[in-house]
Amino acid sequence: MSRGETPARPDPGRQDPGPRAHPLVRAEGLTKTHHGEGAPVHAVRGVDLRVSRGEFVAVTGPSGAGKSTLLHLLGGLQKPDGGSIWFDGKRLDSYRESQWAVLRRRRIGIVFQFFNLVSNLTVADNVELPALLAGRSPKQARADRAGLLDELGLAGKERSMPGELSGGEQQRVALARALVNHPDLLLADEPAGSLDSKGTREVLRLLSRFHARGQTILLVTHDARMASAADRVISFFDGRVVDDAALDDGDGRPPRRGPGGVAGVLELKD
Ligand SMILES: Nc1ncnc2c1ncn2[C@@H]1O[C@H](COP(=O)(O)OP(=O)(O)OP(=O)(O)O)[C@@H](O)[C@H]1O
Repeated sequence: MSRGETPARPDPGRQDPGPRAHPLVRAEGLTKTHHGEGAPVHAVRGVDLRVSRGEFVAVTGPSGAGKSTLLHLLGGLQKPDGGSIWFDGKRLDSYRESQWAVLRRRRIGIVFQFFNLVSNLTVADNVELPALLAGRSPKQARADRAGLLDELGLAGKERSMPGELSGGEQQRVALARALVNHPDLLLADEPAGSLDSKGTREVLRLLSRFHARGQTILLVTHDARMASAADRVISFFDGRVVDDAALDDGDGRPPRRGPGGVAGVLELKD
C-alpha cells in the first residue's frame, strides 16, 4: 500500500477478516533519543517493524535496550524523532496528542507493569470509564464490564478499590480496562513485571486466551517464559532489532524467521 492511502476502518461485524492487504502496525526507520540528565540516550535507533492482525509478538532484550520506548512510540505515548508509524493503513507519526488519545481509547489498549489504575475509582468504574469515554451507553458499558470481569475471575470485586486487590487482581482489572473497547491492538509493557510466579502464569494464560480469539498483541518482556507464549519473538539490543524469529508452533516444521516468514517482516537499519 502506498503512502497516503487511508482505507476505511473495517466493519467490526465482519466474521473473518482474513489476510489483510496491509499489516495492522507498520513502522519504518523509527528513532528516538531521550534527553535527560547526562548524555543523550539513543533508545531506538532505526527500527522497521510490521505486525499482522492476529499476531502475538514479544519484544525481548536486556534492561535499557529500548523495548519500552519502542512500545511507547507505537502507542503514541512518546513522539518519535524520525521515521513513520502506520496503523491499519493510516500514518500516525504526525498525529496530535488528542488524536492519539482517541485512537488509544478506541483501538489500542495498553497495560503497564504497575497497572496504572485510578486509585480512587472502584474496579467497576475503572473498567467502565474507557467504555463510556468511547461513547458506549452506560448500560452497554456495564454489560461489557460485567462480562469481562467475570471472565477474568473478578466477579464479586466490582465494588473493591484497586488498593484492596492483590497485584495479580489489579493487573487483571488493568487487562479488562485495556480490552473493554475491543481494541485492534493490545500493547503490554512488562505486564507481569511486578507479579509473583502465580500472577505471571495467570497473565500469560489470559494473554494466550485473548490471542487465541484473534487479539493482536505486542508484549514487551524480560521473561523468556512469557515471550515463549508469542508467535514471534523480536530481540532488541541497544535500540536495534538483532533477531526476529517466529516460534515453532509444535507442528514439527522448522520455526519461520521474521523476514519473508508468515509472521511478517522486520529489518534492521544502520
Ligand atoms: N524519559 C527518559 N529520559 C531519559 N532517558 C530515558 C527515558 N526513558 C528511557 N530512557 C533511557 O533510554 C534507554 C532505553 O530505555 P527503555 O526503558 O526503553 O529500555 P527497556 O529495554 O524497556 O528497559 P527495561 O527492560 O529496563 O524497562 C535506557 O538507557 C533508559 O535509561
